[in-house]
Amino acid sequence: MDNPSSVTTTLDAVAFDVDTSDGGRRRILHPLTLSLSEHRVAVIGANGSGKSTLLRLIAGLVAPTSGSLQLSPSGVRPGFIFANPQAQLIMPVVGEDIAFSLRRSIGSAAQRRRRSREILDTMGLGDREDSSIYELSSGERQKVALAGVLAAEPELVLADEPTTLLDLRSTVEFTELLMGLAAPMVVATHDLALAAMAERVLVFDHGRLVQDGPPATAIPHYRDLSGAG
Ligand SMILES: Nc1ncnc2c1ncn2[C@@H]1O[C@H](COP(=O)(O)OP(=O)(O)OP(=O)(O)O)[C@@H](O)[C@H]1O
Repeated sequence: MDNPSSVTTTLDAVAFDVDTSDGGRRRILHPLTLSLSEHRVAVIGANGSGKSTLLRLIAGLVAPTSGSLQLSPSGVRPGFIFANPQAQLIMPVVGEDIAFSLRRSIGSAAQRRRRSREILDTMGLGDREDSSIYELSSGERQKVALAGVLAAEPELVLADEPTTLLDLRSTVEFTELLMGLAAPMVVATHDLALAAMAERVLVFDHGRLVQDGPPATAIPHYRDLSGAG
């Protein structure tokens, strides 16, 4: 991509632990030191390897147990896209949901409505403004969830397995939408075709970064690791 990112994410010895039911601690992410400034970064690895945890840390949804994490320039607004759009669709009607996501950034209801229409139009969902969320297909719901995130103009997009629930056609469409975004993006994914479009791919295994490089080297490494080479 020739669109350099203006956001740098710096992790300095960032680790993340959780409490276990027997009163102990479990290390989910081992100390990680990393600087990300590419426009498209993909995070791949087996189930439970720590991909979502990394994204949640970058988004500020959870705090590191130790180490420090910084987004630069300071005050960068991240937007988080979940695998399951149900996790972020709040209102029953498409236009209302987008407007709801703007409640903090735009004071006037009329302006929220205008901005909501604008974003739905650009995503080819202009005719869905008054549709019930429940009558949309999974692909349409995922697009509406993305529209809600984009309406707030995030300066860094964190996408957590955004194509997992989509069929082939919706995956292709949604991937195009994601890849066309102006904002830099870090995407955790099992979709290796999506990972192959990134400039940099991080491979995680059991909470450790085990490979970091271009798709041409990182993806084969992950295949070997999975015994699928
Ligand atoms: N808050 C938490 N409490 C307990 N366990 C957690 C918590 N957050 C993450 N984990 C555990 O940490 C491990 C890594 O989780 P994470 O969701 O980051 O993995 P992942 O690589 O995204 O997996 P998947 O591909 O299955 O989505 C998992 O075993 C998960 O159960």
